[in-house]
Amino acid sequence: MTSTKPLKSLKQKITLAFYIIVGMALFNGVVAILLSQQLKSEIEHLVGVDVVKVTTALQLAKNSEKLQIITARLNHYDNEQQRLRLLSELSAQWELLINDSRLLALIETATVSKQELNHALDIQLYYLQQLPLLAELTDSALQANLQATNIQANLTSMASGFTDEMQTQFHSINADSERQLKLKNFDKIAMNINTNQQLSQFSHLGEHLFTRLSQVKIIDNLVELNRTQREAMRLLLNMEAILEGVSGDTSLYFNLLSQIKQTMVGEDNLFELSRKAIKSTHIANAHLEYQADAAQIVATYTQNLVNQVENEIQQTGGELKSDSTAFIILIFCSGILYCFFIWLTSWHFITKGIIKPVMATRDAMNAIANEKLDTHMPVTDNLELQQMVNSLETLKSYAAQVKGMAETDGLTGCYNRRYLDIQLQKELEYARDHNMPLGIILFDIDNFKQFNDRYGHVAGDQCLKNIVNAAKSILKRPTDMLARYGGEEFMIVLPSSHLEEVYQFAELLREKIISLEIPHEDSPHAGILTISAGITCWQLPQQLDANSLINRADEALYHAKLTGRNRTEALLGQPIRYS
Ligand SMILES: Nc1nc2c(ncn2[C@@H]2O[C@H](COP(=O)(O)OP(=O)(O)OP(=O)(O)O)[C@@H](O)[C@H]2O)c(=O)[nH]1
Repeated sequence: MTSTKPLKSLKQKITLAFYIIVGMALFNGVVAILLSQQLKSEIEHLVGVDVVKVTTALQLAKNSEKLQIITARLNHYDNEQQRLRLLSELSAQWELLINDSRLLALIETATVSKQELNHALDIQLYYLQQLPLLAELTDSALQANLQATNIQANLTSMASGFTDEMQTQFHSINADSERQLKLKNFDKIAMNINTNQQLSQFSHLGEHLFTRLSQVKIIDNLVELNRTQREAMRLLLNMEAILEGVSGDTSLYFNLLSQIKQTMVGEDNLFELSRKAIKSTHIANAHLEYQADAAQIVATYTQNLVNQVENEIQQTGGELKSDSTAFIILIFCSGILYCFFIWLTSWHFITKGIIKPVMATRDAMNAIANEKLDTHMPVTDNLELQQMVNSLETLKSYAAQVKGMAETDGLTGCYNRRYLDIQLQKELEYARDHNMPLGIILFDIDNFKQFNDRYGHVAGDQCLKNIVNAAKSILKRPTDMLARYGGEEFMIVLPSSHLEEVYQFAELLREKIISLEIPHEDSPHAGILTISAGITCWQLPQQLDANSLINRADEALYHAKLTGRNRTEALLGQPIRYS
C-alpha cells in the first residue's frame, strides 16, 4: 500500500529538523541576549548612574549641613579675622556644593529634574559670587575697627596722662595754697580755691569724656553712637568753656583738648570709623542672613533631592528585581518551549517520520521472513522508506511465490509432501497438547499404472487433478488438509476427528471419486476409476510420532489394496475392517 501524501526525502526531513532545532536555539539565544542586555543596561544604570547620583546627593546634603554650620558661626563671630576665615570656609563649601550640583545636573537624564538642578546651581553660584563683597565689607569693618582701636589706645594713654596731670595740678595748687596760708595771702588762696574748683569740674568732665569715648568700641548701633558722639562733643565744649575761665597757663589742657577733639571730629575720627565699621558689619550681617537663608534652602533642597534619588533607586531596584524575575521566567519558559519544540520536531521528523516507519518496515520484513505473507506493508511518506517498502512488496510477492512453490504440488495445486510433513507434526503436537483425536486418510488410485498405460500420462495427470478437485470439494473445515503424499498417493489430515468420522469421510471421498465416473477400462470395478483408502486415528494416551501414524495409515491402505481395492481400511493398533 502506498501513501497518498507526496513523498519526502529522509535527508530533506533530517535537514529540516536540524534547521528547526538550530533556528529555535538561535531564537532562544537571541531572546536571552536581548533580555540580558536589557538587564545589563538597568544594572549599569543602577550602579553607574543611580549609585553616583545618590552618593553625590548625600555628599551634597552633607556639604549643605556644613554650609549651615558655617553660616550659623558667621552670625556669632568673635572678631572680623575669624569672620574672614569663616567666609573663606564658606566660599570653599559653596564651591564643593556647586561641584556636586554640577555633577548631578550632568548625570541627570530627566528634563524636569535637570532644570531644577541647573536652577539650584544658578542660586548657589549667585551666593558664591556674593562672598567677595561680604569679605570686602568685613575687611572694611576690620580696618575701621583697627584704626578705631588705635585711636582708643591713644585716648587711653591720653586719659592716663590727663589723670596724672590733674593730680599733679591739684597737688601743686594745694601746696601753693598751704604756702599762701602761711603767708596769709588770702586772695591768692581764694584764687587757688576758684582754680581748684574749675579744674575739678574740668577733670570730672574729662574723666566722663574719656569714659564715653572708651565706650565707643562696644557700641554696635548708629543711634547710640550718634548720641555718644553728641554727648562727647558737649563734654568737650564744656571742658573748653571751663578752661577759658581758668587762670594761669592752660595751654597744656587746650592742647590736650585739641588732641581729643582731633579723635572726635577729624578725618577718620573715632566715631566715623566706628560708624563705618557698624555700617559694614550691618550690611555684611544682612548679606549673611541671606547666606543663612540660602544655606537653609539648599539644605532643604538637598534633603529632598536625597529622598528623590533614594526613591528613584528604590524604583530602579524594584524594576530591576521584577525585570530579573521576568527574565528568569522568560528564559525558563523559552527553555521549556525549546525543549517542547525539540521534542515535537524529534517526534514528528524522527520518531513519527523515520523511526516508526523504519520499525514498521522491519516488522514487515520479519513477518515476511517468518512466512507471514498476509502482513500489511507500512505506510510512509518518506521517499527512501517507500522505496524500501516497494522493494519489500516485490520480495513479499516473490516470497509468496516461493512459499507456494515450496508448499504446494505443482501439478494438482494441493499441498506437497514437504508441507504435509511439517503440518502433520504440528497437528500431532496440537492434538497431544489439547488431548484431541487426530485422523488421517491415505488414499491411492487403484491400478493407476494401467490407466497411464492405456490413456497416457497427460490423461493420468488430468485424472490426478480431477481427484484432487473432488477431494477438495468435500473438505469443509479450514483445518482439514489435503496433500499429495507421493506419485498417485494423497493424504487427508482431519484434526479433532475420531476414527468413525475419519472413516465416514474416507468413504464419502471414495464414493465421490466413483461418482466422477472416470473411465478406466482396466478397472475391475465397473470400468470406472476408484480409489482405496487406509485410515487411522491417534489419541492420547497413545505414544506415536508422525511417521508411525503414516505407517499405520499406509498399512491400512495396503490392507485395502490386498482385500480388493475400492475400499477403506482402518488400523488402530489392529486393522479394522468396516466393509
Ligand atoms: N500420469 C502420471 N502418472 C504417475 C504420476 N505419478 C506416478 N504415476 C504413475 O502411477 C503408477 C503407480 O503404479 P503402481 O505403484 O504400480 O500402482 P498401481 O498401478 O496403481 O497399482 P495399485 O496401486 O496396486 O492399485 C506408476 O505407473 C506411475 O508412473 C504422475 O504424476 N502422473
